[in-house]
Amino acid sequence: MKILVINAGSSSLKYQLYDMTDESVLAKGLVERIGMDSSIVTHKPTGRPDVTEVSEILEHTTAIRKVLALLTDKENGVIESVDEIQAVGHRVVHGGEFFKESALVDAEAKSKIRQLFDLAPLHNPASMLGIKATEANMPGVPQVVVFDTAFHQTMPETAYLYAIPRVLYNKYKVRRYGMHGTSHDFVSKAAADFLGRPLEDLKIITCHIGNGASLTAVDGGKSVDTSMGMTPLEGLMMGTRSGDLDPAIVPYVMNKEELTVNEVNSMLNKHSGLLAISGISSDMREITEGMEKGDAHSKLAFDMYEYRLRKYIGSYAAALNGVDVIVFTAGVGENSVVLRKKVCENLTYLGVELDEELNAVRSGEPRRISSRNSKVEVLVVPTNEELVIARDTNRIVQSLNA
Ligand SMILES: Nc1ncnc2c1ncn2[C@@H]1O[C@H](COP(=O)(O)OP(=O)(O)O)[C@@H](O)[C@H]1O
Ligand SMILES: CC(=O)OP(=O)(O)O
Ligand SMILES: [Mg+2]
Repeated sequence: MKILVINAGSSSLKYQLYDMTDESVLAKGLVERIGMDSSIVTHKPTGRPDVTEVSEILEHTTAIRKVLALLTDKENGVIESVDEIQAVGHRVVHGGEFFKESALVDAEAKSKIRQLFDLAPLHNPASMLGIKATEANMPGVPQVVVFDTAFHQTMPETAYLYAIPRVLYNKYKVRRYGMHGTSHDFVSKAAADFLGRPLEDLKIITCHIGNGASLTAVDGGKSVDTSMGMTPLEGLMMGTRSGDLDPAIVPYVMNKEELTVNEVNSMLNKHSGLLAISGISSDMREITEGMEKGDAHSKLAFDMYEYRLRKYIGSYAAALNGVDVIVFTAGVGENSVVLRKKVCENLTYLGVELDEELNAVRSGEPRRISSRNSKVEVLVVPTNEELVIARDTNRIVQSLNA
């Protein structure tokens, strides 16, 4: 079975085409700047050179049409016809309390995803565009939705309620949901596999640090706390998001600067984090470069990012009453040798001992970076959210045919 995995953002669409007979990726790619003056399409057929095109793509239906054209292109394509794609899996960030697991797309699922637009205004409408665009271009092909929030539905009330009037939860479902669950789930299982130990016996802290960043306390395979909240803004300092702050700052700044709700949301989501503190970039590579060149603002941005990450690790060690394994994953977690070093140097009180040589190894495989004497196993585990989406899609679609 060939499965197309789609991760639609408001102005971008990432895709991967899987052949599930051996879980190989036939092609992947990215459409950026949808709806802007010139969109960029990058198509990567496995084992062949990348193809980059600049074109006018005004909305997601055209973006998917473009992706399907590239996948079936005579020169750069990987399949003869769109009919070979038997199912489509979508990443959806917010499943609210409706979805504890992945689901087949039907009228009811779509209605629930729509009801959650308010809770994830940046993410869920984009996913719906991806679903609609797939329906338009590939009518009748089964679609599956895989939610970032699903893995965290095991969190207890103690962790997911905010200490605000209960009526806000009852009326509007204001609570913590957490995101990146597909990744936290995948890397915690992969960590247990790597160590050859039963997941049920392990207390794991998974650090997914990419553009968006979150930590999860995984107890015996279940998420018991996670750093993102009702939206992906809570928790760690991120590329462009502030993470935790005193909520009283919001009305204060709105009042002083006469900002609208949208403006203050945009400030906290798009103009804060590493970008705001460094004044240079939201990209950890550029921050590290700036720091190495002696730029004080880049150093401060890096130090704040690391400090907050380390505080969260400490608080999750407390939440779990101990920690057996710390996992680093996603763009920054998998690649930033210097960030991992700095964090681990400050976790000696937990018995963490980093092996600097192992930490410097670059590889796409799960690996240990702690020394043999370390009381806590510290691992780097590359995440693969798309593979999880493809697997869930495969399982759900196969069960339809059974
Ligand atoms: N070699 C590297 N060193 C440090 N940071 C890196 C490196 N490579 C990638 N990154 C960081 O990873 C981030 C992207 O992470 P990723 O998980 O791909 O994000 P997303 O999936 O949210 O787009 C980039 O913003 C960049 O800061
Ligand atoms: C939920 C979230 O933050 O997603 P991303 O990391 O893809 O921005
Ligand atoms: Mg990501």
